[in-house]
Amino acid sequence: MKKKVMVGMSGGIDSSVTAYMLQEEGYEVEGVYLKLHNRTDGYHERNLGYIKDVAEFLGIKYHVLDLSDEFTQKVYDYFVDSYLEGSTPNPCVKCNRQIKFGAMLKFAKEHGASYLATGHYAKTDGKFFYEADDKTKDQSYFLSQVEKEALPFMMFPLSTHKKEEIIKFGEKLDKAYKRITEKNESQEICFVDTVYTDIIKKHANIDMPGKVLDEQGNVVGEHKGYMHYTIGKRRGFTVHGAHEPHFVTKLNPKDNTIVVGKKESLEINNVEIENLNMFIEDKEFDCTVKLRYRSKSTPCHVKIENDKGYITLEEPAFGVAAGQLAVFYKDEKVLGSGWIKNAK
Ligand SMILES: Nc1ncnc2c1ncn2[C@@H]1O[C@H](COP(=O)(O)OP(=O)(O)OP(=O)(O)O)[C@@H](O)[C@H]1O
Repeated sequence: MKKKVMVGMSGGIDSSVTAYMLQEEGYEVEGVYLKLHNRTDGYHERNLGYIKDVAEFLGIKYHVLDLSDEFTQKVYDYFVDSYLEGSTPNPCVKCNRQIKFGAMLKFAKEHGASYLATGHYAKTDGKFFYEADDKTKDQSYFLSQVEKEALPFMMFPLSTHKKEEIIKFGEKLDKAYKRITEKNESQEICFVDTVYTDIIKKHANIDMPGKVLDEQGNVVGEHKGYMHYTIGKRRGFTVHGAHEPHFVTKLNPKDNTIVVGKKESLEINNVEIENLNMFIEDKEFDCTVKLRYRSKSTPCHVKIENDKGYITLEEPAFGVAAGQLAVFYKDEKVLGSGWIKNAK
C-alpha cells in the first residue's frame, strides 16, 4: 500500500511542487491549507483557488484547517507584545513549532499520514535538521525550535533540488502554474504586508516622541516613539552635535527612552539564552552560532546549566537583540537553539 503524505499547501509554488514531486515518487498525497489569519480581504479565497487548481491537476484531496485562534494567541499576540516590551520577535520560529509542526502535524497524523511535507528549504534525517543545499534559501534557522519528536515525521522534498528543477516541475502543473506565478512573491512574515509598525499601530499608539540618551544617561536627542526602533537601527532619531553614526543599543519601554552609542557599543561577546530546544545531550561544547537569520556563523563555546545557556563568542558580534534566536550549528547540522535573553 502507498504511504500517505500530508502536504502543507499555501497556494504558492514551493508547496505545490512539493505535492507534485511526492506524487511522482509514488506517495499517496493529500493537502492541507491552514487558515492562520482572520482576513476578510479575499486572501484565503485567492490561496484556496490556487490550491484547488493544483489539487484538480494532481487529482488529490485537500483539507482546510482553521487555526486562526491558535495562531492569534501563539504567534500574532506574541509578535505585538514583543514590540511593546521592547524586544524583537521571530514569529516564523513560533509558528513552525506550535502551528505547522505542532497543530498541523497532529492533524496529519489524525488523518492517517505517515509524513508531513512542506516546501521549506532545509533537510532532516529524522534526528537533526541540516541547512539546505541552496544556502541563500536555507530556512533551518526558523525550524530549530521544532520539538525533536516531530522530526521523524517531517519531509522537505525541495531541499535536495536546484531551483531550476523546481521551476521545471512547476511548469508541468500547466494552467495552475501560470496562475500561481502571476501572484506576488510571498512576504517575509505572512501577516505583515508592508512594515511591522503598520501592525503594531493597530494595537498601540506608537507615535510617542521621547528622549534619546547616551550610555551615561544624558539626554542627547529626540525620537519618534520607542516601538519604531530595534537594536542596531541608526536612522529616524536625532543626536545633537554628532559627527559619527549612532546606533540604538537599548530600548526602555517604561519611560519611552532609547539609548544610542557608536558602532563599538553594539559589540557583544557573551550571550545568555533561555527556552532551549536541543537535539544533542551535551551540556558543554564548541560550535558556531547564528544570532540572527542571515547573520554569519560565529565560533563559540556553549555551557548549559539549569535550562539556561551561556554562549562565549570567539569573535565579537554586533547588534544582537533580546528576543531573537541563537541557533547552534556544527557545519550544516543544527545542534539546537535558544531565545536570547541578554547580550553583553
Ligand atoms: N497557510 C498555510 N497552510 C499550509 N501550509 C503552509 C501555509 N503557509 C506555509 N505553509 C507551508 O510551509 C512552507 C514554508 O512556508 P513559507 O511561507 O516559508 O513558504 P514559501 O516559500 O512562501 O512557500 P510557498 O511557495 O509554498 O508559498 C510552505 O512551502 C508550505 O508547505
